[in-house]
Amino acid sequence: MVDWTDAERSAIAGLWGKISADEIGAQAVARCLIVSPWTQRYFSNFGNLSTPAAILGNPYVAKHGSIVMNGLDRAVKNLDDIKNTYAALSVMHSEKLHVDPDNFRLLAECITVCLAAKLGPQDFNADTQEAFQKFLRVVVSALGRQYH
Ligand code: HEM
Repeated sequence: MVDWTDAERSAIAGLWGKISADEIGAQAVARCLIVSPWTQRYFSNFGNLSTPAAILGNPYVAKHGSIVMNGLDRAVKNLDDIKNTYAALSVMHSEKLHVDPDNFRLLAECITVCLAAKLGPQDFNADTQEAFQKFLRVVVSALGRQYH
């Protein structure tokens, strides 16, 4: 059970309300595929991922970004029970998709970078970063729960 302070709860909700999930999702998945190119192996059905420009312009990448952010939205709305909220998603990434769980952390880092770049130092200050990185650590841990 994760404890959240009122400040953390309001930082996460506030930040989430300021962004376009589709925009950040598309940027973050593209960044992950560019910065950590070995993550491309899971997306062989996404067509052309051969250059950064191809990745940034790939509509499947953008669509997948929205899907990931929808997944995160469920966690934002269930802060007190992210583990159970993600039980089925964890099983799917493990048993069906065979995604190496180290990759969750890589995508989480890209989401943080994209949020920081979008919001700037006023809205993404150290307190916001602390709360959001804690949130992503809980998400990453929950997604990795069903691996054995
Ligand atoms: C913040 C971390 C992540 C979240 C919240 C997340 C969420 C999701 C969601 C909601 C789906 C759709 C599930 C469904 O169809 O029922 C999905 C699918 C998928 N995820 Fe993740 N994911 C994350 C990280 C990753 C990472 C790091 C990889 C690989 C590097 C990955 C690979 C995939 C693949 C291959 C699919 C299926 C895509 C398709 O065929 O359309 N995920 N993910």
